Amino acid sequence: MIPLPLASCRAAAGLLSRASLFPACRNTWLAHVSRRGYADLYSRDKPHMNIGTIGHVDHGKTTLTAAITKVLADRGGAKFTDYSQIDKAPEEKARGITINSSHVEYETDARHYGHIDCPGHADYIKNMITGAAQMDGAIIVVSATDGQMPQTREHLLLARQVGVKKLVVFINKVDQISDPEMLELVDMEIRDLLTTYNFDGENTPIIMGSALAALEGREDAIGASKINDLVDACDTWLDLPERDLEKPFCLPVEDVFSISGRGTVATGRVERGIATKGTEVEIIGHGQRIKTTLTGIEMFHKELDRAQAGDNLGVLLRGLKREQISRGQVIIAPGTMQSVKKFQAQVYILTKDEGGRYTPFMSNYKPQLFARTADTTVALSFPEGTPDPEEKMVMPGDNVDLICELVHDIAMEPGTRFTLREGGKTIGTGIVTKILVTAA
Ligand SMILES: Nc1nc2c(ncn2[C@@H]2O[C@H](COP(=O)(O)OP(=O)(O)OP(=O)(O)O)[C@@H](O)[C@H]2O)c(=O)[nH]1
Ligand SMILES: [Mg+2]
Repeated sequence: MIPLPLASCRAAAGLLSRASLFPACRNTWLAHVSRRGYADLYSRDKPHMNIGTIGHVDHGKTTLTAAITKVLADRGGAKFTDYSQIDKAPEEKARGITINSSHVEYETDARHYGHIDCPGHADYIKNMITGAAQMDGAIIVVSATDGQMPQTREHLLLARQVGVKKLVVFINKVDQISDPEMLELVDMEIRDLLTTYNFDGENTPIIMGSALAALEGREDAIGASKINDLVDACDTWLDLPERDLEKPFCLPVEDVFSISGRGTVATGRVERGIATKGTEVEIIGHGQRIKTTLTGIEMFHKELDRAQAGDNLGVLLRGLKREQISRGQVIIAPGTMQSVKKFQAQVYILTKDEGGRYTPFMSNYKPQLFARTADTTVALSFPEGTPDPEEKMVMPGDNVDLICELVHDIAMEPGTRFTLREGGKTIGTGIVTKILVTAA
């Protein structure tokens, strides 16, 4: 990471920044502008990493997220964000579940973390996928009272699929377990499961504690001290991602909104490359190819003069209307990627035990395809030369070569990973091997 010269940032921010571009503050940006008249500055003096909480519904991801900010706030490395500030939508409060993933930030002595708290409920897996797609590492939360559950497995598979290589496990709710053998059993079961999904089951740190005890400031031995252990495990076990700084700029659009008087802002995580204020970019996908300029860049309410791979940020786009850009498109260095209608891919079809289909499918099956932050319906067929393509069946558990034809074009290239879903279930995961038709 290259530290920015602070004085020059301050000067720039003082002149230009009156608003925060980050989504959490879209309506309250004034609150984030300091009395001196400029937004606080994001400092790159520590390496930045994006992590988050994943796992089965009700296992304690949001409680743990709040507890981490509390314990680190006591150490001076965070602003305490209470449970009700994370699950803040009325429907989330009424149902006591997370629906939208939310972002918090904190820092340890070694690193600055952006943390995404994902929903566990099967109905909101789409939000979990877009959240996990932004993570460099993850904390999987497993309740000691339940052990592994369907979304524990599905989230492990999806995390692997979207490129998360290492995890830390937090076995939660140990305040409700009196038999130590039970905890040993959960530990063993999770290590097996990690290995099944190609994570390092033997060496992955497993921390056992109670997020609620930590959040409520009681029982330090299973509360705050376990949160400290968890954060230490993240610092030491999760590898800082290699940033693709040298590659052409690419920012998949996660959300879009407008700030009156300033213009249209797109948010997301920079997948690769660097862009500075004033850089010319292109927005592609959904039948569009629009040229524009980045006129502002902001991360965690702080002005930046450049966006780089791994940053989770908001960008202000010159002269663009809110309707001209949407989630699923990508903002790229002009001419460096194509929006694709048809491609060939290697696809794994999940078994029913992995939450997938119970039955085989045939040519012209049409599930929903998710790639980066985009999703669209896709028609699946077999490559030329397949014997009896009309008769061929794909069984759950198969690894197959497929032709994928998209209803709406999305930005893709060989190596792009995607997920197939149908009726609320993940049914397959794949990787693009060859582009066949690009959008006009
Ligand atoms: N006893 C006990 N209860 C806990 C603990 N951690 C969380 N809970 C409770 O478990 C319930 C679910 O917690 P959440 O943090 O909302 O779970 P979640 O994983 O975020 O749930 P979703 O986001 O909806 O998937 C709440 O009632 C919490 O108070 C714990 O360590 N011990
Ligand atoms: Mg939650």
